[in-house]
Amino acid sequence: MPEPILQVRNLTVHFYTYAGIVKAIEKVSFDVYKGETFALVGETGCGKSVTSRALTQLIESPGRIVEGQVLYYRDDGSVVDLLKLSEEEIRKIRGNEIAYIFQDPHASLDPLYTVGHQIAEAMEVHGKISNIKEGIQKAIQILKSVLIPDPERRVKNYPHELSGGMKQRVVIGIGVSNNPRILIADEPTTALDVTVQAQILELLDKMKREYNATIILITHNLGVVAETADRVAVMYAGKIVEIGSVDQIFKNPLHPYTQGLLKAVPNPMTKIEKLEAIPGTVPNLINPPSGCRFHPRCPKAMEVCKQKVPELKEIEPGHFVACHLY
Ligand SMILES: Nc1ncnc2c1ncn2[C@@H]1O[C@H](COP(=O)(O)OP(=O)(O)OP(=O)(O)O)[C@@H](O)[C@H]1O
Ligand code: NI
Repeated sequence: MPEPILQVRNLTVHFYTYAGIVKAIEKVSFDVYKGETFALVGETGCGKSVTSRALTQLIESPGRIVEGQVLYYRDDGSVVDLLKLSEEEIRKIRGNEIAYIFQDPHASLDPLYTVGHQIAEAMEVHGKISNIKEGIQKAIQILKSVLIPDPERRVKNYPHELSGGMKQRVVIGIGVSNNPRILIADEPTTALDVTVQAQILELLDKMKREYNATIILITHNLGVVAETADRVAVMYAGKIVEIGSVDQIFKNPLHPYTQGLLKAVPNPMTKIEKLEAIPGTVPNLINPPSGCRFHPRCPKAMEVCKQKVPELKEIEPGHFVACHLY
């Protein structure tokens, strides 16, 4: 039996804007197992980043976590609900046991400090080193492990002296500097060109093996999912519509939305090359559609889909779908 490291239950985040309440994510539930790469996929605006940030209470005003539990299984076997922790308690875990790698290295790195200083600082915040000097020595080791050539020299570089790919490696270095148990990578390769993307994904995999971490990978790139993930959750308009192993999702997609997504891209598993966009547009989350949020775009919609929110049901072992067809 796979051991859970996270159990997310009914996670709901709303943004209180002048235009109205944006129901960004609604009763999102999933498990993440120890040592796996768990991918969160879906179109832009479906709630992937909000979900991943909410896991450690990283939601800023006007957003609020209005409901849910994030059960975190610690190394010592104890379980804690991350949403119940105080700001001080969660800050000890965030960036330490649970670390983030964000999409944009420009936003993640401070232009005023050397990369060595920034890696050292990330460790110092969590008491992993006693001074910045010791940190710089460790930073050189980290730069080496993220495959940056000539780390003794690079450690003294400022971000602008590095290429986009190198900067993203530094961001990954900061992410793994405290040896996190969970690494949350939000579109870690989107800003990079294709060859560098492949190198960064390979690097993430290496980090996972070396540091024995669990990875939550957020992406809208299904090719990346097929290549790097063990399991996948598909999101649509703030809800999870399907969860399964990579094989289950790619070879036997159950939800009409997942089926549409796979048709919309060259399917990396079945080598379908025909591109087909899903008709219609992503709904407004201030007034989301009633019942199943996908029903206005669904080719298989039935009367019940307009009225009743479908629950996630296990159709075959480990394969869950929220759809009235099943
Ligand atoms: N600060 C905010 N104020 C209002 N609405 C917000 C805010 N942040 C996020 N949202 C809304 O929450 C929803 C989910 O956004 P989120 O960033 O999680 O999407 P995503 O799936 O990560 O998209 P992308 O692939 O573009 O990164 C969107 O509808 C977005 O408009
Ligand atoms: Ni996002």
